Amino acid sequence: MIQTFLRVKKAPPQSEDDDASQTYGFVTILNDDDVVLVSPEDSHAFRVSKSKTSEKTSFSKVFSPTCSQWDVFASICAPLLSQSLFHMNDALLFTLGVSGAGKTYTLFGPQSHPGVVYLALDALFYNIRGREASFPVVESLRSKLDKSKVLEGSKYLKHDSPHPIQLPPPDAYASLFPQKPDPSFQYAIYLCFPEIYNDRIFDLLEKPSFFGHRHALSLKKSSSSDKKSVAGIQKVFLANPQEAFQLVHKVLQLRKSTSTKANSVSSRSHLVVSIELFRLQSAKNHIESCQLDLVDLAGSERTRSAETSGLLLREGASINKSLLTLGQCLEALRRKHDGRQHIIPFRQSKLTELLFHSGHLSGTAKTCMLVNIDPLGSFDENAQVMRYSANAREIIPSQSPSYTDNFMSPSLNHSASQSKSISSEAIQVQNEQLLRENDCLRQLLADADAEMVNLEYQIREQMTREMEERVSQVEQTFLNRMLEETAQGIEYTDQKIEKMGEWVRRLQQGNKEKDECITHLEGIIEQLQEENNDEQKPALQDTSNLHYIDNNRRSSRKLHYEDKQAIEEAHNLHTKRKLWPEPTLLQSSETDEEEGKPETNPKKKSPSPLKPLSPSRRPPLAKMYSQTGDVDINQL
Ligand SMILES: Nc1ncnc2c1ncn2[C@@H]1O[C@H](COP(=O)(O)OP(=O)(O)OP(=O)(O)O)[C@@H](O)[C@H]1O
Repeated sequence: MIQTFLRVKKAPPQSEDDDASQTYGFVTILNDDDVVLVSPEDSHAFRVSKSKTSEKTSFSKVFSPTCSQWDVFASICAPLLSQSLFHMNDALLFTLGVSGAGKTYTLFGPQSHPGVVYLALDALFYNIRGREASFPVVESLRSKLDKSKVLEGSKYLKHDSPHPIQLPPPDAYASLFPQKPDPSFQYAIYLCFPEIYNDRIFDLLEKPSFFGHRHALSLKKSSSSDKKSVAGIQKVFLANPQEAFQLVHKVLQLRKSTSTKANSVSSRSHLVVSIELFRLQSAKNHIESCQLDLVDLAGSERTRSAETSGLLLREGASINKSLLTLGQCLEALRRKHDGRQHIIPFRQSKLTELLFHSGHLSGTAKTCMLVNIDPLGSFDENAQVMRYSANAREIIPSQSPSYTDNFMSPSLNHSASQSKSISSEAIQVQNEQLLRENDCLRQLLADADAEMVNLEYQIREQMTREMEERVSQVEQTFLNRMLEETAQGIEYTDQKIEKMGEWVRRLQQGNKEKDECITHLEGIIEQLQEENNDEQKPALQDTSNLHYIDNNRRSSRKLHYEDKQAIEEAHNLHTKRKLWPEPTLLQSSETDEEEGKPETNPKKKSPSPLKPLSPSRRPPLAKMYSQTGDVDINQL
């Protein structure tokens, strides 16, 4: 029978669990073997049944949150070690639970509370002390059995610093292992670390490539037995416990882990710490081995609670799939124990393939399963793991070491029986058996379908969430761009308005100056008229002169109303001014010439030349025109 144990995770110090009542979150520990899980109101189970449900589950032993790492080691691992040391039996211990329930903690733990792996290695070295075989001796015999590449611990770890841990005193082991191993043998311990990541097997001791890649390895039949082992995996020979601790610590750094909402250091792969114990008599050329596998399974996780996406989601799906296959294999083994022939779907995942091919679960290996639950975590997820473990509890491993027998299909059984004389009774029995088998297969299929639907729902939900996130990101990007462009547009328009304002100001300034210029010109004209009236009356009688003055007045007024025309007029004025030279300003003969009307009346007395304007009047006008740049009045 597979022994199943339960460890209830220790609550954080601030929680108010009452130790006396033995109730921790939704878990109540009834005694050393039984626990009851009561569904809280926020659980799915409560919503479905509309009331509190309680499920009682039995285990070989229940470890309460107050139990120490040593308690777990002493109850579960020490008996497995004894089996290996004294009977050279294979053994398997695997931890199971939701993410964050304490599986890695139980197997490895912190330096102050080393876990089962460290304690097991320490205990093994304690037991073989004084009887360790040297590396060359053990290699000379071992290499005949197994061709895998072997590294010597002291050389492999020479650049790594020691990993000190708080170990129990040696006499603690003395009480656990009163019996001593056979003194006529020498012993050697090797370690290897297969890691199952995304349904592929990798060697954690292999140096990754520049891009961090390792080669995926396959399972091959070993030459010494009918078991299969990981082909090409490297093994390390360990001379003392310190080397072993250092190596385990180093490997844990290489293992794939990441932070999820469920656990800050969540394992993304299943890690097998495979301890190979050799027992040899070099004089007799005799060597034998057994394997103790301590497996830290990655935790099952629901996408929603772990809040994973992308690669993490894929990893989570792969972890869940392999755990589901393990569950189906355990279920099939249990039904087989009921007397019903069953196909065990162990080839559907690398994890189960490795466990079944290496002889665990299927052969005589002693197997223990440790279920970790978190009483403050999700009730539904933890309850699911508990139900799963109930299947394993009823499994009694086959006494036949040949695991292939266990997976013989019904049709093969059928053909085998055909060789015997077939009585109608035998056919009927077989028919019943096949019908039962059919029922089981249907059940398996229905389970797998349900799980597929569940997985599909989770993946769709995740994809929708990711899509929504992307759409909102794109929307945000567009919005930002629009705001940026609007701001740029506003700035550009502001600059334009400012420039136009400047032009308007300059135009107004120009108009003002032109007004003043016109006023000034009118003043000059009036003055000239007065002077003409007073001093040169004959000249004033000349109509051409008056025309000229009128023309000038009109053009000056136009300047007053239209900017553009005013500028043109100013230019006209400028042109006309050329015909109006300064020294003889308002000389009638020249004015006539300008108007294209040369003097025709010789009798007409030519007016005396007018005096030029006094210079004191001219500078402001010149200045004004020179400022606007339209007309150079200096020449007026
Ligand atoms: N018995 C315990 N006592 C104290 N702390 C614990 C105990 N069990 C678990 N923890 C703490 O809970 C956290 C999660 O534990 P752990 O990493 O072992 O979970 P896990 O089951 O291995 O999760 P995952 O499957 O995601 O790797 C860790 O910080 C660990 O120290």
